[in-house]
Amino acid sequence: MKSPDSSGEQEIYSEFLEQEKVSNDGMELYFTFGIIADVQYADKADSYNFTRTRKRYYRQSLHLLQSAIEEWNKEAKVPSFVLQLGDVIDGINVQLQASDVSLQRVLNEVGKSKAAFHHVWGNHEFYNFSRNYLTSSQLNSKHLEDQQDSVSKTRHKCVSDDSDSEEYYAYHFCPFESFRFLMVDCYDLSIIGRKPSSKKYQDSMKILKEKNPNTDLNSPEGLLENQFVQFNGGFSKEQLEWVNGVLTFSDENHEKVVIFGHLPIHPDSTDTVCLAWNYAEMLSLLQSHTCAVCYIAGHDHDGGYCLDSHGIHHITLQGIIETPSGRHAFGTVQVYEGSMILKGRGSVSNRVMHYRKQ
Ligand SMILES: Nc1ncnc2c1ncn2[C@@H]1O[C@H](COP(=O)(O)OP(=O)(O)O)[C@@H](O)[C@H]1O
Repeated sequence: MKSPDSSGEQEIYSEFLEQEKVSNDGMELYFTFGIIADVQYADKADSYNFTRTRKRYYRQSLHLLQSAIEEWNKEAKVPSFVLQLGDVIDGINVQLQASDVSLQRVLNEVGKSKAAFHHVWGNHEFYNFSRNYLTSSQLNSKHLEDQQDSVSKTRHKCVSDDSDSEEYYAYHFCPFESFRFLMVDCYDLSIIGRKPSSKKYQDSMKILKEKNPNTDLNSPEGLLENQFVQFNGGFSKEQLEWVNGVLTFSDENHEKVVIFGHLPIHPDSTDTVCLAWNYAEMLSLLQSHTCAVCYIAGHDHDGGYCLDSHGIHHITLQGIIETPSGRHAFGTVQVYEGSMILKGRGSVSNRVMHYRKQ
């Protein structure tokens, strides 16, 4: 069901949600969380995307972030946390020499949130900052991962201050008994954010050049698999193995897991030019673990959704940056024992997501 645009549709929609509430009758609302994507703030006049099909509202985006936080703060049940799905400031800040000041403006707004933010790193983070910088910045929310949890002790290479680091930025946390949230790093394999001297950069360049013969590696022109462009990335074997370990633990402990990252991993949930390079590997990994119930991404500003053949919900959240004044694009997800209900705002659809059978 699409989100309502007219007041008539709104009424039907309210009824639909009311019915769902009835079916959730007697069910306790465990917790809620916020979702927001692609703020891409910059102090610059509005302009168009690369294909000149969509306008980008660079200044407005900060106000939309601010008002989303105000709304979350006012909710009867304040969200336990917010998933910020990456690209929080735009790459144009580099040309404007305003990366630090723009990030600070965004973080000042984030600082007003009652809910802690989990920050994903997208391509625009890597246009503005090195991995080392991000690791020591407030955009590194790894300190919010579980400290007590036995599965956290599973060894994995995650962020550190090592300048030649080949590590990835990924972690998980358990906000409520039997529910786990797992952040994945979609730019683990990438030529943005990796040092040219690093093995991961060299391996990534090899993959990209094999798949994309264009002189401009950002161009998908003529490609069979058009996700192989420079502004995307993928998952290393070691990250996939680590995710497998976490999901095995969650299967054994009858948990439900929500996985989130910047890039979508299902072709029916996005324009395929926005998929992670080796999306199919991550997708089949999640499908092989019954604990995986939902994957949430940003990157494709038009948004998208699908329920896959294994019962996993794939949400691609609409981007704040292409949302004009008077509209919005964020959501609050209510988590119950048997389902999650996405309460969308503006262009984000309301959605009821039942869990797959375990
Ligand atoms: N079809 C394309 N051909 C060549 N370059 C492109 C194409 N689409 C995007 N780019 C370039 O790739 C980079 C990332 O694109 P952008 O649209 O800014 O990504 P995002 O959707 O993450 O904001 C930009 O430098 C943009 O100019």
